Amino acid sequence: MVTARQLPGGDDTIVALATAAGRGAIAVIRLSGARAIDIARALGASALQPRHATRVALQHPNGDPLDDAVITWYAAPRSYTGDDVVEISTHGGHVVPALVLAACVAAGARPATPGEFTRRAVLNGRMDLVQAEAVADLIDARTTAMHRQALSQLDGGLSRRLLALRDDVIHLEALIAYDIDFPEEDDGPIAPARIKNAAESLRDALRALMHTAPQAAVLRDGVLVVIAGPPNAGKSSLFNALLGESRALVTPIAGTTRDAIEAVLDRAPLPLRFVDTAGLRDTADEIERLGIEVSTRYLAQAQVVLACGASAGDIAATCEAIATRTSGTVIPVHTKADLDASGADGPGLQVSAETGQGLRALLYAIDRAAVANAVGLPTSDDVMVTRERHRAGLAAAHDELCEFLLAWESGALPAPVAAVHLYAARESLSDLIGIVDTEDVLDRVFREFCIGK
Ligand SMILES: Nc1nc2c(c(=O)[nH]1)N(C=O)[C@@H](CNc1ccc(C(=O)N[C@@H](CCC(=O)O)C(=O)O)cc1)CN2
Ligand SMILES: Nc1nc2c(ncn2[C@@H]2O[C@H](COP(=O)(O)OP(=O)(O)OP(=O)(O)O)[C@@H](O)[C@H]2O)c(=O)[nH]1
Repeated sequence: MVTARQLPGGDDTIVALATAAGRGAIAVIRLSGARAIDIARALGASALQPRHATRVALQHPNGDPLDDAVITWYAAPRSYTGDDVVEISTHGGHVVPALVLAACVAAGARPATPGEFTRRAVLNGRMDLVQAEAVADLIDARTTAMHRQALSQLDGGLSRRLLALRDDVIHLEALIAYDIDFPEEDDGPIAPARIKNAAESLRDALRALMHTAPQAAVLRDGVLVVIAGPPNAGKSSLFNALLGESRALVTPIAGTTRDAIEAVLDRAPLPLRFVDTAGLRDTADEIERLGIEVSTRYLAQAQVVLACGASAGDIAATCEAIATRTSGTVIPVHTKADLDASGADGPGLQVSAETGQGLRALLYAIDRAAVANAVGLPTSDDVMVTRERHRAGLAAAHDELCEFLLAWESGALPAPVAAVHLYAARESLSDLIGIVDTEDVLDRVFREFCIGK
């Protein structure tokens, strides 16, 4: 294990705003490192005690008054990072936190890089890499299901599972080593079948965990529900009504700009990701055509499609138009039901965005379709892999196990050569957990963190 000290800048005392920037009641500025206490002292904190909140008249090292603040000191190693940590709670807003940050730098601290506090926690052995990612997942969670999963990972749920799998690899390596040492003992204590069985069940366990990735994606992003139909069918109104109907948390997806409007409804048993698409029809208009191409792409991925139309004819036309473009469950929806009572006997759920009629029934129908389409029903309490890094690491270990089994069963390779695959599998799992700390793995993980975390 490398320690923070062996890294460039690892001895520095780092500082960052730990709370979101902008107007707020309180802001927290966090210092971590050997000089944290000295720096706090330079800002006017004279009598700090570990794990006590102390009120301090903060001032710049040059004597300028800064704020009436509260300071907490977490003495190393009993802190988030494992270093001495000092937290300065100031009044929030735009000016005070910036001035206090600048004063910390003037007193000798260095502004932290993204994720550097958590990186130190990993380097100081306070948490492993998977737990560090869980910290980021917890902050980024947009659904309560993802929140539960991140919390369980932070508590070491996934790490323990990965460590157990790695132990199984080591166990298998030991069996092989025994076999290599005593090859002539034909009916020695280790039958070749025992090695084969152990390798197969390990391969299966790796594959099972790897295959939880799509389930976790559903918990993270929601089940994709596409609203399709001809122009003016009332799709956007339905989208808004569905999202407004439930009082659950609604969060627009930030980040990548998409050519369709989407929002996640945080709903049990599964979060739903609604997409409002451009109307489906053949068109010469270039811009509209592009929009329709986007709809087609979403349709191809959709788990549930609401086939909308304000008349029986429109519903039928929509169903026909999407039939070859989606493999999701299609729910016919008769929109604007308040305008046309004659639809009651026709196809589709009667729904009105205007009056709210049928919305609840539609949501339940979507829930049922979502559950039916989910890749096994994930529950947020299962151990799952939530990141591509996890999936790729498990896939690499899994493939090595397959290679090992091939070599072992064919008997073509000598055992020591076959064992190389087990070594590679173990390395993949070690990388995943962060047992061997390769700098580039750390760089990749922490690049995505926000500053102050
Ligand atoms: N004020 C504050 N709140 C926070 C954090 C923080 O750093 N500061 N956290 C961070 O982002 C999270 C909590 N995580 C933490 C993890 C470990 C320790 C800590 O001091 N651990 C010591 C002592 C354990 C104990 O006495 O229970 C240790 O593990 O030895 C503190 C916070 C969320 N809330
Ligand atoms: N009476 C009534 N009018 C509705 C209802 N839903 C939508 N409308 C009206 O129908 C018109 C079209 O609604 P939109 O929601 O914009 O339809 P759209 O399918 O998204 O249209 P495009 O974006 O062109 O594809 C608007 O004037 C809405 O006010 C409804 O449930 N009842």
